[in-house]
Amino acid sequence: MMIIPFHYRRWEAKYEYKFLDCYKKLAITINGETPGPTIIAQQGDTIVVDLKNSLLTENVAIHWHGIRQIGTPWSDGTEGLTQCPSLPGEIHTYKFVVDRAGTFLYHAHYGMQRSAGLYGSIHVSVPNGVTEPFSYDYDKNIILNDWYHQSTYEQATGLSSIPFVWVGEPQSLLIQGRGRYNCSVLSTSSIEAGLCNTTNPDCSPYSMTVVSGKTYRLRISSLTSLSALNFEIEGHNMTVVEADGHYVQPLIIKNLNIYSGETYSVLVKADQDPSRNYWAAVNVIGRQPQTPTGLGIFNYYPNHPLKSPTTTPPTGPLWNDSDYRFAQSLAIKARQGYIDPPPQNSDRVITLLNTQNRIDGYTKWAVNNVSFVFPNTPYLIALKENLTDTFDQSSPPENYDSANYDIYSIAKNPNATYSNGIYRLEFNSTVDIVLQNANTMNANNSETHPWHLHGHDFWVLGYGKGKFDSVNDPKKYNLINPIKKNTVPLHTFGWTALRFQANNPGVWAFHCHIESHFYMGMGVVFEEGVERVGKLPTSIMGCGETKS
Ligand SMILES: O=C1O[C@H]([C@@H](O)CO)C(O)=C1O
Repeated sequence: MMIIPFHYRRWEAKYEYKFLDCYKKLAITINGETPGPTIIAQQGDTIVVDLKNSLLTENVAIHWHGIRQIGTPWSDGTEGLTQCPSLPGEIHTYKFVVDRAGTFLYHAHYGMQRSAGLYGSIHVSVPNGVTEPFSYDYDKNIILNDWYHQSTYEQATGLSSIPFVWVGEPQSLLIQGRGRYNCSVLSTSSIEAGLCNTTNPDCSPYSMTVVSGKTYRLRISSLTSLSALNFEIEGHNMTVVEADGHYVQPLIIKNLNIYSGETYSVLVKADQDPSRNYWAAVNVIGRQPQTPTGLGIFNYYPNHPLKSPTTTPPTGPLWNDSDYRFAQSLAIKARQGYIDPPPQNSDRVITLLNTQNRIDGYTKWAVNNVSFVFPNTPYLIALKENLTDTFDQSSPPENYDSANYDIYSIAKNPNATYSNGIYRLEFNSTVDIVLQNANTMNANNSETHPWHLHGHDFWVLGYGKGKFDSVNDPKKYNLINPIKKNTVPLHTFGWTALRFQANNPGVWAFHCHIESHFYMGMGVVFEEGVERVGKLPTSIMGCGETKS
C-alpha cells in the first residue's frame, strides 16, 4: 500500500451536552467527541485540518502542542500571538508538518476554552525502515484530565472579579474522557431532572483490554486545567521510554507523576494473575486533593471489561511529598544512543520569578512582577507588518531582585504591573531560562507550575530546591544527557533550568499550562527571526489593527 504523506481532516467544534463524569455539562466536542479524534501520522507527513467553528457565539483556536511549526508559525494556533481567533461559522485551515516522531497533543488555546473539553492526541510514528529502541505488542492512548461542573465562563468571570473567586479543585478526574461523579450527593430532584445519570454511556469507565504476556505501550498525557496527577496501574510496574517525543533511558517506576501538558510513553507488561481485572488510578498530587481518585479498568482478557476489581484502588504518593516529585523529575534522562547534547554555554540567561500578585485589587500571577496581558493585534502579524504601536515595546525584565527577595515568605509588596511586552531573542542564539518558584499570597504555600514552550524543545539542565544560586547551581547542570521536553514542572519552592536554541522564526508563547494561571497572566512571549517568516496567510488576520 502506498503511504500518502498528507492527512486531510474536516473537524467541527461545537457545544454538546455530555455526561463525561455522569454529570450533565456542556462540553466542546470535535466531530461529536471529547477527547477529539486522534491524529495518527508518520514523521514528515503534512497535516491539514479544516476547523469549522460551530460554537454559535464563541471564537476558537487550536494549538498543536509539541509540534514545532517549523516554517509555519502562523499554524501554532495561539490566539493573540499567532492568529486572530476564528469566528462562529468560519472554517480555519491549519496546515503543518509533523517533523518528529512521538506523542503530542492538540487543544484549544483561546481564553480558558481548553477546560471545556476541546483536546485530543497526535501520534507520530517513526519513518519507514527506522526501528524504535524498544518493542511492544500494542499501542494505547490515554489522556488524563480534570473536570469541572462550572462552565469556562463562570470560572473566567470569577477569576477576573473583585472579590476573586477561585475555580477550586475539580469535581472529577477523567481517563480518556471518562470519569465518575458521586451523583448520590445531589438532591433527588436534580437526579430526577436528569442532571446526573450514572447509567449514561458517556461515563462508563475507561477499560483497556490486555492479553496476558503481551507488552503495551501506553501513551499517557495530561491536559488538566489545574491538577498535577499521579497515574498507577495496580500491581504493575511501568517503564518510561518516551517523554514529549524524546526517548528516555528506560526507567522502571511504580507510578508516574504527570503535569499538565506533558506526554509520556510507558511500557507495561500484562504479567500478573490474568484471572481478574486491575485498577488504573489517577490521583491528585501537589495540591491537597479534594477530588476522588479517577478510576479505569486494566482488563485481562477474557474477564468482563467492566468488572470492577474487588481490591482497593491505588491512592498514589502523599500529595505533599515534594521529594518524591523532585526525585522522579531528576531520574528521567535522555536515552543512550539518542542523546542530543546541549550547547555547553548560553548567550543569554533569563531568570523568571513566579509569583501570585495583586493589581488594582485583582488577583494575578506574574513573572518578574509583570502579569501578561494579550494584545489586540497578534504579535506575529504586528511584527511582520510593522504595527509596533500595538504592544508595549519595552522588553520585560531579565531577572528579579534576588538578593532582596525571600522566596519562602509572602511578598512584602505583592503589587505587580500589566504588560504585553515580549522578549526578542537573537536568531540562532542559545538561551537559558531559570524558572524560580516562590511563596504565593498564602502563608507557607508554593504551587507546582508546568511550563510549556511553543515552537521548540528545550533541554532540562536541572531542578533544585530553594533559591537558585547563579554561581554554583550552573556548575551542577546536566550537560551530558539531559532530556529534551516542551513542558516541564517547576516544583514547589524550587527552581528549574532550561536551555534552548532560538532557531525557529516566529513568535512563541512560554507559559504555565494551568489554564487559570495563564489566564491570570502567568506567561511570557519570545520572538526570534521574525524577519525570516514567510508571507503570512490572510486567514490568521481580521482582528485588532489587521481589520483593514
Ligand atoms: O491562583 C490561585 O488562587 C488560589 C488560591 O491561592 C486563592 O487563595 C490558588 O490555589 C491558585 O493557584
